[in-house]
Formats: sequence, C-alpha cells, structure tokens
Amino acid sequence: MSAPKAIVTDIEGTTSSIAFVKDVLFPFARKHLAEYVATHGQSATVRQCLSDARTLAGEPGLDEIGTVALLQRWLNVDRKATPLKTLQGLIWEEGYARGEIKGHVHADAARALREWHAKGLRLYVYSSGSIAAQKLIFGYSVEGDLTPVFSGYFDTTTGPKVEAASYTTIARTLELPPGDILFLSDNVAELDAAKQAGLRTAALDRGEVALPPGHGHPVFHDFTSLDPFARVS
Ligand SMILES: CSCCC(=O)C(=O)COP(=O)(O)O
Ligand SMILES: [Mg+2]
Repeated sequence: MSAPKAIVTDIEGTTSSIAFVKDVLFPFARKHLAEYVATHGQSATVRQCLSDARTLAGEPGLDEIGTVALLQRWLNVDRKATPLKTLQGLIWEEGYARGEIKGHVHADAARALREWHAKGLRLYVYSSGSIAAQKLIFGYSVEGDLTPVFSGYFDTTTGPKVEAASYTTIARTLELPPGDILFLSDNVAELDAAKQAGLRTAALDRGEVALPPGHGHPVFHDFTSLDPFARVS
C-alpha cells in the first residue's frame, strides 16, 4: 500500500504527555477559571460558553457562580465539552503569553512532524482541546514553534473523537479518500472510530497508560519508529 497523503494526530498521549495535560494545563485552568470569567464576563465568547454550558447541562436558569461550579466539575472529570474546552484555551492563552506555561511536545514527535512536513505529507491535528488551545501547545512548545508544519486543525466542533462520522467529516474536509489518511492516537475508542470510517490507524503507547489488549491497531512507542513512508498496512 502506498504512503498516506495526510496524517491526523491526537495531542494528549500522542504528540504530548498525558502528565503535562493533567498536571499542568488542567490545574492552571482550574486555578484561573473563576477569576477569568469574572474578569472577561462581558466578552461575547465567554458569555456564549457560559450559555452553552447551561444548555448542555439542561440548567438554563443557572447563575454565573453556579455555571463556574458546573464547569469546575466538568474539568475535574475531564469532560470533553466544547464550551469548557473553549474557555480552557482562553485561560491557557494568558499563561502561555506570560511565559508561565510551555507546551509539552515529545522531541521524537517534533522531529518526525518536521521531517514528514518537509517530505510533503499534509499534517493535521484532531484533539478535544479547542483549536486555539492546539495552536498554543504547538506554537509555544518546548520544541519551538511547530505550527508551520500543520495544514489544519480539528476539535470537538467537528464531532466527538469516538464517533466514526467525525472522521468521515475530516476526510471530506481534506478532500481525500479516508484510506489515504493515517490517524495517530493513544485512545483505542478513537482509533476504532477512525478505522470504522476507513482511515488507517496507528496506536501510540508511550507507557503512561496501558492500551487494552487485542485492539488490533499497529502499536508504536514513539514517532521515530513510525515511518509512514514504509507502512504497508
Ligand atoms: C490542546 S492541548 C489540551 C488537550 C485537552 O484539553 C484534551 O482534552 C486532550 O484531548 P486529546 O484529544 O488531545 O487527547
Ligand atoms: Mg489522546
């Protein structure tokens, strides 16, 4: 089989460590959420996020304090809800801009992404983090600015990562047959959904969490061993 024409990559657990997201990004958002909403509560985007969160929770009458508490609960259980993800991105933006956060990207991932881009592969991101948050983690990364290697970004506004329809939408947007796209993730439910939509898949096992046995996706421990130009399945 010929090389894929595009690679779509997950972030947390794939290009970047789970520990960075759980131990740095999420606590930063948790710490600054209430203050951010209080300070930026008049911004149309923030008001839309609060309204969308209330609608999603089925609690349209919730006041601002109650809505912030609801968002904190969602943060604690890592709910991949678009309004929370949008707010997290806005809060992280301030942290990155002040130099309080630097995006973690594995050195092997940064090296391979730059090499694949130089060889003409089209690279995309699909993460539950908002598109703004994706640009931040790669733009302010410990491996330098990686945003020039990416041709586009997808987040939960395209659909949940565990639904095949989301990958069909991505393939249509890229104007490529699904079989010409390779999806990289550490999450078997996401890989299953991508495979169901006809994408090629590769599972990243970086040793932070165990992949369930018998999932059937080719497994790689880093991007160095993952040569998309040599893959035959
Ligand atoms: C864009 S970095 C923050 C990642 C994040 O918020 C998240 O929920 C991780 O999702 P992923 O789909 O990258 O595993
Ligand atoms: Mg992941």
